[in-house]
Amino acid sequence: MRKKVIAGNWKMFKTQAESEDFLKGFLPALEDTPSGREVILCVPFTDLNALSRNLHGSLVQLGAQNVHWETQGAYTGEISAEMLTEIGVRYVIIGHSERRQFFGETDETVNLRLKAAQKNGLTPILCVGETKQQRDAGETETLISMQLNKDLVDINQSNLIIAYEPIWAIGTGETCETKEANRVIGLMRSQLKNPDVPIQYGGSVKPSNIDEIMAQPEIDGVLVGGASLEADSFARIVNYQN
Ligand SMILES: O=C(CO)COP(=O)(O)O
Repeated sequence: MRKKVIAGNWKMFKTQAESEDFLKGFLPALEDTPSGREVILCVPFTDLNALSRNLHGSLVQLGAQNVHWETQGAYTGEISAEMLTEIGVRYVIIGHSERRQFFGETDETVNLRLKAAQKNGLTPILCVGETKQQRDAGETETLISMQLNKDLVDINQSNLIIAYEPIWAIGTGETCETKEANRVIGLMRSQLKNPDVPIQYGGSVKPSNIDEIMAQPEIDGVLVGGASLEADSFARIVNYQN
C-alpha cells in the first residue's frame, strides 16, 4: 500500500516565535494519529532551526520550500541542500506554482533542483498543475503530462512525492472536485515509471473537505497552505477519518 503523506506549506508565514507557538497546540493533537501517516511541515528557512529543536520524537518531519542545485557559490538569496540536511530537513517542495509564477522557475530549473535534492538525501515534493485558462481550454492533461515529462528527466522515482495543485484552486476556496482530482492523479500515475510514488492533492484543502479527499483511491495525501497555519485545523486534517 502507498503511504499517506500530509504536508503543510507555510509559504511566507510565521516568525520563529509563532512557529513555536503553533507546535505547542499541534504536537499534543497528534498523540492518537493512526500509524502509517507521514506528517511534514514545509516552513520558511528562518523557522527550520527552531522547529528542528522541538520536533524530536514527534511524528512530524521537516521540509523546506526551495533548494538550489549547486552545492555552494555566489547565488544570493538561495540555499543549498547541505545547509538544509545539516539541520534535520528531510523534504523540500520544488516547482510550486508560486515559484513558477513569481520567481521565474522553469521546468529546466525544477529538474536541476530535483536532482540536487535527491543527490543530497532530500525527498522532493514536486508540484504540478494547470491554470484556470488552461483548464477551460481543455489543456489540463497535456500540460500536466508535459510538466511531468520535463521535470522528471533522470529523476529517481523511488525517492519522490508529487503534488497535483490546480493553480485556480490555490488560496481561492475553490476546491477541485474530488473525483476530478482523483481522475487527474490517476492519469499522472499512469505516466510514471514507478506507480507507487505518493501523489498528493493541493488547493483549498480544509478540515471540512479532507475526509472526502482522502477517501479517493488515487489520492495519497494533501499539500495544505492556509489551513496548515492553525494548529487545530491542521491537526484535524492530519487526523482525517477513513
Ligand atoms: O499552495 C498550496 C499548497 O502548496 C495550497 O494552498 P491553499 O491550501 O491555501 O489553497
